[in-house]
Amino acid sequence: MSVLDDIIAGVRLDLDRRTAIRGLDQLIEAAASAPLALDPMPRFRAVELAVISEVKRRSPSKGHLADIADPAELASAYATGGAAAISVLTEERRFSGTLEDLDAVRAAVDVPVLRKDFMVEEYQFYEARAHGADIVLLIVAALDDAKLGRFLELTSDLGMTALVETHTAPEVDRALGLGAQLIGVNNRNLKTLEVDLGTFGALAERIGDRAVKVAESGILGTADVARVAAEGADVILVGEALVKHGDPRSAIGDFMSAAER
Ligand SMILES: O=C(O)c1ccccc1NCC(=O)[C@H](O)[C@H](O)COP(=O)(O)O
Repeated sequence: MSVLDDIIAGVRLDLDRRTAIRGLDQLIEAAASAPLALDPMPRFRAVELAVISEVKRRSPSKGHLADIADPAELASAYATGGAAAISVLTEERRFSGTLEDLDAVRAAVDVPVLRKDFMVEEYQFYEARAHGADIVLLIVAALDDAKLGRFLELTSDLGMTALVETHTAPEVDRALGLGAQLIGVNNRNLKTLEVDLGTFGALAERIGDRAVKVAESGILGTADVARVAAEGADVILVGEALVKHGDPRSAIGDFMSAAER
């Protein structure tokens, strides 16, 4: 079983537990009465390089990363530093994230918020919206075309934006074929957890101007930022480097400046 399969097996168990507590009907109602989702695309296009800053406590690849007692405080620092959006990991078993983190961040910031999780059932989309998410992550490697297409449609019906995550050329082609407007290239292989910062550059040209391009994972400093920006990144998604940085607010400014050199 790959790491991704293993994570998803745990996600499904947690999903069964939540579904037993709060039925789909209730969630659909809660999603319908949530404030409208924010559109992140104008922010992503407004600057040379936009930053999605992640609230990330631990990960399968690195173990413990940071004690984040107050995700709202961290998210506020990110927003003040110029983050175009905040990513909140809500997966519990491997990342120590929660939906309460998403609630806290949503209440604290005015910028769009990404629910970063492993989306495998429609329930999770209503749940994301009910908890104030504006963006959801769709991992191409975890979804067949029928499900990916259905989830793209549902995301849009709920007023949210899908960040469609790829790792290989066939995955990029599938994302483009289904009309994804925001495509992430993950430098971390979710099957082996190995990071190769060259993955983004190898796939960026294939995406071209057909979608906004997000370079994800393994961006640890300004040299990495300058590299992916030169290779065509419109947006970067950064977790580890920011949660471990003593001054994440200024780090975001440094990252944005690194792209302009
Ligand atoms: O971070 C992991 O180890 C990981 C393992 C398996 C599936 C997903 C994983 N991370 C989710 C992410 O996509 C990253 O948190 C995000 O891109 C930020 O990465 P980084 O800047 O390297 O923390």
